[in-house]
Amino acid sequence: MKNKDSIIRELYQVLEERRDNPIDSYTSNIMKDSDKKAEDKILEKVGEESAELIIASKNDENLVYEATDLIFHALLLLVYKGVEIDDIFDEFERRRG
Ligand SMILES: N=c1c2ncn([C@@H]3O[C@H](COP(=O)(O)OP(=O)(O)OP(=O)(O)O)[C@@H](O)[C@H]3O)c2ncn1[C@@H]1O[C@H](COP(=O)(O)O)[C@@H](O)[C@H]1O
Repeated sequence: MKNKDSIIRELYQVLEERRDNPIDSYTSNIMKDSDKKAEDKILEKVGEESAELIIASKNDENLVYEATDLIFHALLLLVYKGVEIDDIFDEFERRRG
């Protein structure tokens, strides 16, 4: 069975590809300025998904689904802002002490 731990790194690469070589897709389109600025569109989704996670937790319903949506949109923001994935892993590692 494929090791699932690499999925975040794989996803991150796909999102960088969508940013750098845009196609007609959700992630390419949200990372492009349109009637709204790309950053504002992404931040709006992060806000929405945060609220949805809070509701999911309080209702004990769809917790994993909503947490995944929030993590996904946080990763999208980081890709858009040009953060390297290893900077995120390094920060987690630093906190392990
Ligand atoms: N993991 C995801 C992922 N999670 C969520 N979403 C999209 O995020 C959007 C917003 O999520 P919502 O929960 O708000 O969904 P919604 O209720 O349909 O949207 P609204 O009605 O609220 O606007 C939806 O269109 C989802 O499809 C994702 N879109 C893409 N990915 C990954 O990103 C890769 C690149 O995506 P594309 O750009 O579509 O090729 C894909 O291969 C996937 O691995």
